[in-house]
Amino acid sequence: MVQSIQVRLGNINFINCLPLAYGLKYRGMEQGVDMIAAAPAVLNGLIIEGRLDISPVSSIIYALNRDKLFILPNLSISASGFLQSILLASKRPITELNNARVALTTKSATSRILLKIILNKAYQLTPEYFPSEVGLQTEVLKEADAALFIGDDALYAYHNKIPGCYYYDIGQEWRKLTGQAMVYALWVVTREFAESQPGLLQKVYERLTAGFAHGLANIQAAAACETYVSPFSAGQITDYLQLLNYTLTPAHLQALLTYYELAQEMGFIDGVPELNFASVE
Ligand SMILES: C=C(O[C@@H]1C=C(C(=O)O)C=C[C@H]1O)C(=O)O
Repeated sequence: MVQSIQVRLGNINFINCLPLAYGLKYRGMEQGVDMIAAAPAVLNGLIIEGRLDISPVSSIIYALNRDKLFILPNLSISASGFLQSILLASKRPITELNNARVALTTKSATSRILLKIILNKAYQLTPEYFPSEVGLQTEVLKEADAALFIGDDALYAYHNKIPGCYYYDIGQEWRKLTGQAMVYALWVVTREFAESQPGLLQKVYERLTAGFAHGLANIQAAAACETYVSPFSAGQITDYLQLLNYTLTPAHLQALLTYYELAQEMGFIDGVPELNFASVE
């Protein structure tokens, strides 16, 4: 008997992936896959260790592991500027952050580098950075002058601003610096899986694109379900999701290369990688 292969699929457990999660669940497309929902940094580690086959990852992870991965076409988590969920909360104005202690969320890989690029290139600042697992701004800011949050932690900080603190939308800052969108996450497949299971990869890709299409066409219903398990109202969720873009157009690819170029200039990656795609449609 031929044993069926379970695909090990990652998913980000933030509201930014609600359209996909809702679409997959509602349409029963989770069946036959081992789905692991976790923070981006966890998924980054799992796919690089070979413990996931297909997953969304922080976009910088592709550049750091270009020999192991292929990009899935036409999928990303991007925003053209302001997006609420990549947020610097600061006790001082941003221009006064030299010699400051800046906490960086350990859930992220892309935005940690993005913030360093922006503080360096736009503000000529090189503060002291330290990693922090704490997602609550009231806690992190006890030991930091400023703190970077992503995902739901950032969204929570955005909707619960501390009086007297300063808030900077890092997507908007990137837009000011480069005039471009920002690609935060890509969907990738390990080369090993793509080469050994092309048929299965095609099937999972179809589920992902169909899942997204269904979730995005039913945003209101998805947001209404989410309110049972999140501190946000349906309106806050739908407003937020409208700021995100899940495609990967030529303009997004150009923006991704701009990010990689600046990351290389600052020594975070060895070189700007060639963008190699999996052959799926
Ligand atoms: C827009 C977002 O995009 C994300 C940011 C990531 C990062 O900084 O590494 C990774 C995946 C995405 O979840 C967000 O989390 O708010």
